[in-house]
Amino acid sequence: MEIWCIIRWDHAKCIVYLIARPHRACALYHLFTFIPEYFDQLITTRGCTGLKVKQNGAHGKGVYADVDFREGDLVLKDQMLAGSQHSANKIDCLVCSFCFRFIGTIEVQIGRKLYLQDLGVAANNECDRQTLAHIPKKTCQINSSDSEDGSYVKDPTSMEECASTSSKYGTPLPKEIVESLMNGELVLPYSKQFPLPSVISCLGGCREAFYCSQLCAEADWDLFHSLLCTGARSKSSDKEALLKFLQHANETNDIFLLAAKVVSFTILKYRKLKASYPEDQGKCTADKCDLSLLSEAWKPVSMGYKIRWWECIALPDDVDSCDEAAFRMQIKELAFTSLQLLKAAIFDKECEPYAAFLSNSDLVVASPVEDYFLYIDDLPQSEKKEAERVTRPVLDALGDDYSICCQGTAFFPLQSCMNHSCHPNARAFKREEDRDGQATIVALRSISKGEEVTISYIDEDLPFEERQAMLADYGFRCQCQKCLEEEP
Ligand SMILES: C[S@@+](CC[C@H](N)C(=O)[O-])C[C@H]1O[C@@H](n2cnc3c(N)ncnc32)[C@H](O)[C@@H]1O
Repeated sequence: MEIWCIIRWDHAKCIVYLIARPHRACALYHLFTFIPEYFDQLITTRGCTGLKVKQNGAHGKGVYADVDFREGDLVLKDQMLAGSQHSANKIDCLVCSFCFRFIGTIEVQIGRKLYLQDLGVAANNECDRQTLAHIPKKTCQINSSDSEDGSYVKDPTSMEECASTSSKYGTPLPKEIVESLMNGELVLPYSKQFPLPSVISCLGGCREAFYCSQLCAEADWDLFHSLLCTGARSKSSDKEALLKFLQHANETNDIFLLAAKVVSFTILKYRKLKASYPEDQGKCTADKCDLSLLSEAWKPVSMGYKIRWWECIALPDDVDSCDEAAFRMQIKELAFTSLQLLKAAIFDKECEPYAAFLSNSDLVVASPVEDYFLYIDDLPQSEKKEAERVTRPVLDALGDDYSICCQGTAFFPLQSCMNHSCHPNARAFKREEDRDGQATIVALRSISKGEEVTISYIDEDLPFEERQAMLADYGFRCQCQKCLEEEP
């Protein structure tokens, strides 16, 4: 069965332009002037001036060293354009919805996880709604208007019903202990050495987004969340439809949440651009789409490498290769359904010509809970023994999952320009101080000015054929020097 997406015929050309890869869509002027200029500006704003993005004859754009780097040097810190925590990971880690820094306290991180695991909360936003009810006020600054329905106040009935009496993940903790971890009554030894920012609630009043600061809350609201918020002050055109979209994404593939953020970013930016052009300047009319402004809003996305998700998604192990076409069709249908749900939720008739799937990367932030238990383990013997009287049962309750980091997916504008090599000279690596969701690229060996900076998308130590099979999931066959030499 073929899937058809109905579009207005006068938008067709524009859609082709918007979703094309830059090096296919653009004229030579764009390739050699417009794209490098855009990235030069981005590199300057990022403060990582030792890099250049240039056209790489072999495979599109590439990132090049503009200075000499030594082994271990920081090459790039890239701020994501949009990112999203995996739905299932929301049970394990409470993080800022904008910068993905861990928030609350060590006790809240642990208590919340044990509580939600026990509750058997499905991998969806339900966990956030359940969480807020039990985070102590001193670690959670609620906007006064958010408490309209009083729902953030601990509800003793639901606690009674849901509290932790057993954990399939480890040796269960009594429910009173879990409760006291969450409400701040139980303070774990030495946990003050691992301070985390207080939990700030969403400006729109939803109980699914939390922040590490007012600044992050406002930035997220302005850039993405105001259209995707399910709270009282949401700017979504249809909240019922939005809830359906979120449920579908959480139950099928949370990559749709990232796609929704990108779409929301574009619509909100378009509206801001349009508002800044007064009608009497003849640039815009009130309800007519201005394609030049829409293209401007879309620019950060259009510069990224794009590939159709259903064409490159890895074939699951349990799908036979002879069923590949049917599998890809199913995935395409899923994406189509998700887009229809999103359109119903945040439709803006002026921004109809949008669509894209971007080259996304893993989003990872190390857990302070892991650091905390490592710290306890490293204490001098007598202090460790004393501390472990309290921490050992907590660690046993968490089981093997105690160190789970924040995991998600994000679009990093500069990192996504880096080509792959099976003998890379740089790698994505989080240092001790990298505590948020930004991408950090570090030199693996010295890189000379003018040399291309490459990273490995896979385990580069695998044999040739396995590497090619893994890279096929990224939609290409590797042309790096190592592969050219090893090609049979
Ligand atoms: C994340 S993008 C990298 C930036 C991209 N070259 C661009 O123009 O935006 C990944 C794509 O670049 C190309 N690519 C990257 N590394 C490659 C390699 N070693 N061999 C062949 N193609 C490669 C492939 O088309 C791949 O799908």
